[in-house]
Order: sequence, then structure tokens, then C-alpha cells
Amino acid sequence: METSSCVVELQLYAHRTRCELHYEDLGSVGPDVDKRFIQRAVLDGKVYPVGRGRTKKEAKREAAKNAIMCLLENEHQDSVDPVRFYCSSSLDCRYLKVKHQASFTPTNYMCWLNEYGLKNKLNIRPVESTRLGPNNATKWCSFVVGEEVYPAVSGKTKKEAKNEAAKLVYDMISSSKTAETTDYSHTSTQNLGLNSQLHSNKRRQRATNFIGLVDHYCRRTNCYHSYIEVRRCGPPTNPQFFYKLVINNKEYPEAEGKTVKEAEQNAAQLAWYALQEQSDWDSKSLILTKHSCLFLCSLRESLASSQSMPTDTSGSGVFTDSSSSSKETIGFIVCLNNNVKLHRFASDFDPMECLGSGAFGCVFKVRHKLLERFYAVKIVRREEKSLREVGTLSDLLHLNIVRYYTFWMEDSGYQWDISSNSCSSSQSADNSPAKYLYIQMELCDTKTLKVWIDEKNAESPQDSKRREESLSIAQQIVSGVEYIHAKKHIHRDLKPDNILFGMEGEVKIGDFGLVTRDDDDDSALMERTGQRGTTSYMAPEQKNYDRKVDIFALGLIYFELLWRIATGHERVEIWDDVRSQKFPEEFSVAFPHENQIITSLLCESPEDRPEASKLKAELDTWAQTFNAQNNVSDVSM
Ligand SMILES: Nc1ncnc2c1ncn2[C@@H]1O[C@H](COP(=O)(O)OP(=O)(O)OP(=O)(O)O)[C@@H](O)[C@H]1O
Repeated sequence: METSSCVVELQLYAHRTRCELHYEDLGSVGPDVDKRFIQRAVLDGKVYPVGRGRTKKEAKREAAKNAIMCLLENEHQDSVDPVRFYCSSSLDCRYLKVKHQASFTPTNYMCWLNEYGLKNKLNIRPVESTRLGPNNATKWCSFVVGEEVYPAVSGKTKKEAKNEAAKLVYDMISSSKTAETTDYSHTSTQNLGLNSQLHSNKRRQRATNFIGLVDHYCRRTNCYHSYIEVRRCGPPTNPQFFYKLVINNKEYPEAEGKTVKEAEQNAAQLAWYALQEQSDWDSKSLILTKHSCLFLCSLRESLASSQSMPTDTSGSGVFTDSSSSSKETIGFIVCLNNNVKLHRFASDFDPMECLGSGAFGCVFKVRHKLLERFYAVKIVRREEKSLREVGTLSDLLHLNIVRYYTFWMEDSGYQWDISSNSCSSSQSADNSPAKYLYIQMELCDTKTLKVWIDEKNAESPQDSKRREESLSIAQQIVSGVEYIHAKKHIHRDLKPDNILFGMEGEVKIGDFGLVTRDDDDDSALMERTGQRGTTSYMAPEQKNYDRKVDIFALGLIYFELLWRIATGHERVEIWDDVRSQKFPEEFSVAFPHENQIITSLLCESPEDRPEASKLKAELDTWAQTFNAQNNVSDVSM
């Protein structure tokens, strides 16, 4: 028998059987030139035959081997459970290994997980939390295995949550052979510069197996589930599949993918998030249903009913907008009624900085205390706009759209003190029953597309890469807009300030506060009257407008990406002309092809503007030509 890994094997055995293991150092025998050290293993007080060696280490290994031999040779049969004696190396205990592999199903998932970590040299870290619901508190646990964060599951007790979380890791790892690495990109591979960076990054990422997760959940809860194809479209070379998940007759939001598997994986992800919301709120009414509008209805109902509950005066407060408060403080005070008493922001996150504030609230950069990851949390007043934003974001999953994770409500307040650069809880004397939503999103770079444009405009002479980068950015924005439109939404406020960059440089459309449905029903049409959005990017049509308002804004953004506008004065001078398809003369000379595309986007009549899908195809073709031209000029130089 090889002795090299006996110490580890014995340690694993002790761990698995919850025995206390230690080694006794019994000194040495023989003359100095030929000394032999002696050690023996003691398992739960039971001593095993001594091991001898030229070094203490060797003696320990021998002692471990002797103990294993004893255990195997039934000297201590009573205490040995061969199935639980899981040998992982090629020791003489192969018999047990075979037996183990044939019949092994862990009875104690925690032990299995620890052993898995030891064998694979991975750190195993439980992340435990308590989440409060209106009626009860549940214990949650997730595991971080090496770099991989596994999803959290709940239990009645801490122990149960931990074991369930370990079981989930076991299930996911066991089924990982069938798991696929999902590429969430919907962006053309022809995209330039920024995208190649992005693709290499994506290759490094391993996506969570949401199909496995939902399978596990359904098995655990005895639910029936199936994936339904909603539709498929696009040419055979670039198909799009739309799938939704149905669990116990309940439909979850549909998701898109370039393959059936990808669409199913995305559908599973949306369902998983919805299921988590459900557990979080302990209320079935908050499950996402087919359309986000239904989801919003149930959320509204839930909020409306909470208004009738007695108000906790100590928890009430006021919202102080940064513009109206003292320069020192961006005040943010949240209050909710008694029945929704959560303090998740303070308990789960460390606020790092205030990233900015809009008309409706603040966005904080935060660090999840246990996961040690950074997120953006937007805290907004509960109004039509914020409800709409949450509802839409939860319906969208696309590489070029700021990723939404979850939302919740709270009854405590927060102030960002600029002087000390910290966030503190506060209460107010004001009893106004205002309600606020906390929206957890992916953290993006603080540099918006507006900043990118300003930086380019400040350069002189112009960066030769500006045209190429502008095309890549335009392609990515259009990719996101195509997806938004395919999901029957209109963004309505596309502008460089609302377009962010992900941490790897990919473009992310954000701020869905003005989003609306692009349905043809009367109520949706009624809503689409009157001005919405930012005036300078607003399409000329005022009534019964549709998704083509986003296309108009895209035309202006693409122009701004390309064309250097050196001063505010110059902008004022040319802007109205640009809106009417009149570009500076040099523009059409320098960018003839883009000139033609942008002209079509800025058509006065919405019907004459292309659909986002057509525009995307056009930009992809243009990118190919542009690349080819660039390659030729590179070679000839
Ligand atoms: N996910 C995010 N990651 C990083 N920064 C963000 C994120 N979301 C928003 N921000 C930044 O936070 C600031 C406030 O954003 P928010 O969407 O609340 O308001 P706004 O777009 O400036 O205004 P309004 O909501 O009134 O249109 C912006 O400067 C924005 O760039």
C-alpha cells in the first residue's frame, strides 16, 4: 500500500465519520545514526498500531496506513461503514473505492462538500443570512466553492439551509456534465475592438446552470415543469428562439436565445429570479407572470394593501433630494409600513459611494458583505416610474442592458454624507407614508457614453479609432434596443447619459424609468400621448407614437458618437439642423455611409425609420465592409 496519501485518507475518514483524530508522538528508538521515530493514530480515543520511520513525517504516514489497514481488515468492523469510507486515491483500499462509487449517495452533503473541497483544493465558504418576510424569518445559505458562487437556498433552521445549500452544490456538480456554458451575447461577432475584449472575457466566465437549478427546485418541491417554445424567428443563419418556463401551470417570463438551449437556459434564469422573489416576499402574488404588466399589477396590489396597515411612526420619514438639501448631505430617508419591515440594505451591503442621483432617487455603489461582490443599488420612491422600471428590468436579460438582480422595500432611511463619504441610517420626524424600492443591479463603470463623447470631443487631433469605436458602440446599443423592442417595450429616453459601460467595456443601456409597453391595445396607446423623455433626443411625433421614437434617438446618438462637437455653442447651432437630417457638409464627406444610415433613422415619419432588427443587420454589414477596408489599408501601408 502506498503511504503517501494515507494521512489524508485517514483524515477524510475521520471527518466523514465525525471522529476525533490525533497522532501520538511516542518518541524514538535506536542510536542516533539509525534512529526510528514512532507515532500512532488515535481515533475517538481508540489507539491504532504504531508506525515507524526515519523521520517523524514518515512515522506518521506509517501510523495512518496501519490505522487504515486495521479499519479495512475488520479489526474495528463495528466502527467502519464501508460506503462512508470514501477513498479517493489509489490505495489498496480500491475495493472500497469501487464499492463507494457504485453506491455512493451522500447522506451528509456538508461532509461531501468538505471532501470535495479537500480533493480539488478548493476553498469552501458558506454564506449565511437571515431574510425577513412579513410573517416569518427564513435562514438562507449559499456556498462559495473556489471562485464559483452557488445560489442561496432557504431552510427553517440554519442547519437545514446549510445542508440544502450543500445538496444543491452536489446536484449541480453531479449534473454539470450536461450543463452548458452559456454565451449571453446577442451582439454581432463583427463588432469591433470593445467586443473582442468582451468575448475573451466571456470565455473566462462560467455561467450558472439555471436549468439545473430549476430542475433541483422542482424535484425538491414536487413541481411539474416544462419549457415551452413561444416562437422562433430570424433567418436560418441567425435564428432567434423564444422560450418560457411553466412550473405547475404558472408561466414565467419568456426569454430569447440564439439556440434552443440558450433560450431555455435564459428562461430558467428568469424563472429562478422570480422564484427567489417569491421566497423573499413569502407571497405568491409576487411571482412574475407572463408579462411584466401583470407582475406590476400584483406588485401594485401588494403595495396598495400595505398602505392600509398601521403605520410605524418611528419608521416613517421623508425623502430629501440632493438638489433641495444642503450641499453637505444627499439625504435619503425611506419609510414603509409595519408589515414590510426589512433592513436588507444595511444588513447585506456596505455602501461604498453615491454614484449619482436622478430626479427619483440615488444610486449607490455597494459591496455585498458576504459575497464580497460589488453592485449598484438604486433607491427610488415608489411611483409609477419606479414600478415600471423594476417590472421591465426583471423582464430583460441581455448583454447590452444593465443587468437587474432583485428588488425589495425597506423601512429605514439612509443618508449619504459627502463630507465623511459615508452612508448612515436616519429617521425623520415626518410621518409621511412614502415608500421606496431598492433595486439591485450590476455595477457599471462610472463613465457614461456622455463622458466618452465629451472625452473624444476634447481630443485634438481626433483619435483615428473614433469611427471604428463609434460603430462598435452603435452596434451594441442597437442590439440592446432590438431586444427591448422584441420584448414589446419602448425605452423612450435613449440618450448618452443613460448609456453606461460594463466593467469590461461593453455597452449597457440603463435607466428604464420611462419605459412603456409597445402594445396596440387602447390603454397602451392612451399612455403614449404627450411628451416623454429628454427634449433634445425626442422624436418629432407627439401622439400615438411607437418604438420608432427610440430609432430617432439612435440616429442622434450615432451622429454624436462620430462627429466632433467642440463647444456647447456649436452644439446649439447644429443640433436642430441635425434633427432635420441636415448635417455639416464635412460630415457627409467624412462619413458617407454613416450619413446615409443616420438620415434614415431621423426620418420625420416614424414609418420611414427602419426597425431595430433591420438597422442591426445594416450595421453588421457595414462593419464587415469597414473591417475589410481597414485591413486593406493596413496591408498597403
Ligand atoms: N448600474 C449602475 N452602475 C453604475 N452607475 C449607475 C448605475 N445605474 C445608474 N448609475 C449612475 O447613477 C446616476 C443616477 O442614475 P439614475 O438612473 O437614478 O438617474 P438619472 O438617469 O441620472 O436620472 P433620472 O432617473 O431622473 O432620469 C447616473 O449618473 C448613472 O450614471
